[in-house]
Amino acid sequence: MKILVAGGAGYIGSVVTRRLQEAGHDVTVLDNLSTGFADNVDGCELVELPISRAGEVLDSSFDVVVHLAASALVAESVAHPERYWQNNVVEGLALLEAMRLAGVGGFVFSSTCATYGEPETLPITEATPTAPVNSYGASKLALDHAIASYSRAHGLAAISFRYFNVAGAYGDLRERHDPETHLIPNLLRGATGGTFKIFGTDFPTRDGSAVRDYVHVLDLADAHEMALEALEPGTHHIVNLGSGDGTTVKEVLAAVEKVTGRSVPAEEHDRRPGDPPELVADYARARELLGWSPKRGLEEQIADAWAALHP
Ligand SMILES: NC(=O)c1ccc[n+]([C@@H]2O[C@H](COP(=O)([O-])OP(=O)(O)OC[C@H]3O[C@@H](n4cnc5c(N)ncnc54)[C@H](O)[C@@H]3O)[C@@H](O)[C@H]2O)c1
Ligand SMILES: O=c1ccn([C@@H]2O[C@H](COP(=O)(O)OP(=O)(O)O[C@H]3O[C@H](CO)[C@@H](O)[C@H](O)[C@H]3O)[C@@H](O)[C@H]2O)c(=O)[nH]1
Repeated sequence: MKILVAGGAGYIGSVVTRRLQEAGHDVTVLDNLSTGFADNVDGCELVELPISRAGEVLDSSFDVVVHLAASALVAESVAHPERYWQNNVVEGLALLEAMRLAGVGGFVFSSTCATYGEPETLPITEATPTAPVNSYGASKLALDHAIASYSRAHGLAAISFRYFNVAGAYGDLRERHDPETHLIPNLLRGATGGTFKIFGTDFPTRDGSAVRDYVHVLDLADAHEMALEALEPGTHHIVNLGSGDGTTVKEVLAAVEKVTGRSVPAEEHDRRPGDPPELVADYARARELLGWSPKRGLEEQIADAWAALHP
């Protein structure tokens, strides 16, 4: 297939891009390099533009757009909601409209479990009510709604993947965020002499730290490849992608110490604004629709991220 990967120079997008290329697809990356890196997509055509200018690239020869381009930090979205409405919603709507005008019929969107907010029951299915507690989740939910209406009215064949917490690396492709806010890269930094901060030790969880569901970036990339076969005109599927296992911050810390063989000194801090206590996926729909299940557990995620940092 001929595929445009928007946000393909970022962490997850670069792994998706490499895997799609390895599967024989013809891939072009559209990325403004705001948080991505050109050297993440060596060997692939990179168009350095914002998604609001996708109309300059798209034509009817493209089969599918995979859309990962976004601002994606919970805490930043609490402090600066305007950035999230602009980059994720205004820019995202422009991309959808460019696709409609160009006649591109397939869409795979990176949504998030942050659309569910603080759910009353776990694990989270796609029927769990959406009630985001931060502007990041709200902005992703807004685009999910827009996609649904484009699908109904214009026949768009779409899948919104609600990723849980993505971790791990694929060869040299790893998290290179600056500042880095994600848990596992920060723990790995703690293992090499930095200071690690635990945000929140008073959550109503088994050890007081927050529970998340960590899924390997390669498992995620597999799901994107499978999604290409599952796209149906006029249908918008919403699909959770997680491991089904919840792990506390303190448990992830212990796993990092085990995998690296180093101790991680930790300081206890207040909760980060906008952080829900517990998010765990039910991925039954991904299994039924795509035949997908996660193959790589937490220790493999940590080991791959560690190996990418210390080749
Ligand atoms: N990392 C996670 O755990 C996680 C979880 C759920 C959902 N997601 C979603 O997955 C996607 C990728 O996340 P990531 O962790 O790889 O982030 P990232 O910041 O590494 O990648 C985002 C990419 O999009 C590009 N980009 C941003 N705005 C753009 C714009 N307007 N036009 C063109 N390019 C633009 C950036 O330059 C970057 O290359 C995001 O949509 C994010 O919301 C991530
Ligand atoms: O140095 C750190 C970093 C994180 N955490 C905690 O670890 C957990 C996970 O945090 P992080 O890795 O930043 O992920 P989330 O805030 O859960 O957000 C990620 O996962 C979401 C899905 O849960 C995605 O939608 C977002 O894009 C992505 O940033 C949270 O409880 C954090 O407070 C710490 O205690 N110390």
